[in-house]
Amino acid sequence: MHKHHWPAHWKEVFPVANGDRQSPIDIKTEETKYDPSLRPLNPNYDPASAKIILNNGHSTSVEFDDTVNKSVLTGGPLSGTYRLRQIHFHWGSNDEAGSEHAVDGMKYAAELHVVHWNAEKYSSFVEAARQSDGLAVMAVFLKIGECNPQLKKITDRLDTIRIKGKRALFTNFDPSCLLPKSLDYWTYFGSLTVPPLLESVIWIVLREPISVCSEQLAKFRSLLSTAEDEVACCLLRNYRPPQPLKGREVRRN
Ligand SMILES: CCc1cc2c(cc1OS(N)(=O)=O)CC[C@@H]1[C@@H]2CC[C@]2(C)[C@@H](O)CC[C@@H]12
Ligand SMILES: [Zn+2]
Repeated sequence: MHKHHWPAHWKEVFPVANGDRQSPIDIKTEETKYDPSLRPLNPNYDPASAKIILNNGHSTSVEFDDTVNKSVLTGGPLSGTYRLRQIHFHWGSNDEAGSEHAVDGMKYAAELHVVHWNAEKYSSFVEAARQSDGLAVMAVFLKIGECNPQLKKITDRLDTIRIKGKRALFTNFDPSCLLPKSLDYWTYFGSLTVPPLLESVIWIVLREPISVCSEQLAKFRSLLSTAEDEVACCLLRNYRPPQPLKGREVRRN
C-alpha cells in the first residue's frame, strides 16, 4: 500500500475525512434506538442485471446494469427507489479483522457492500454520489465458519481477475443469495469509506452475518492491487477503521 493510500493520510488530501458523518463506525448496540417508523427492507433484484466482475485495485466488485429500474432496493429507512449499481467486499490480512463496521468493538472477518443510488431524484450514480441522500449501501458481515456456496460463485472467478484493471463477464447472478435469513438492520447517515469519502450514504447494516471460510477469504487476499506493468503487490487489506460518531443516532428496526 503506497503511503498516500493509508487512511491516516487521507485527512490531508480529503478534508471531508474529518467530517461529521464519516463511515465506518463502531455500532454500540446499547445506544441504538428502536424506530417504529422503519419499514422492512425490500430488495428486488433481477439476475439478468449482472454484467461483469472486476478488480479495481482497491477491491473486487460485481457491476450491474443500472440503466433501468430492474434491480432495486425499497423500504427500510429509504424513501423512494434506489437502483442496484454494484457489490464489493472489504477484508483484512487475517481472519480476525477485515470488516469496516464493528459491533460493540468486535470486527468480523470481512464485509460485503451492496451499493444502490437514488434514481428517482438523480440522473446518474456519479451525481447521486454527491448528494446527502444519493446512495444507499447495505452492509453484510462475513463471519468465519462454513464455506459459503453462494460466495463460491465469486471466489471461483477471482483467479481470472488477479491483476488490477482486469474484468470478466459475470452474468445471471442475484446478490440476494448473499443476504442472511433475517433482514433486520441498523441504519445511520454516513459516507463512502474510500476516498473521496463523500458524505452521501444511507448505511443499512444487517445484524445477522453470513458465513465465509478461511480458504475463500484467502482468495480475496491473493488479488493484486498492482497492474500488469507494476511490481506485484497483494491486496491484503482494504478496510477503513471506525470513525467518530459525532453525535449521530443509529436506529434499528
Ligand atoms: C458507495 C460505494 C462506493 C462508491 C465509490 C467509491 C467507494 C465506494 O465504496 S464504499 N466502501 O461504500 O465507500 C470510491 C470511488 C467513488 C465511488 C462513488 C462515485 C465516485 C465519487 C466518482 O464520482 C469518482 C470516484 C467514485
Ligand atoms: Zn465498501
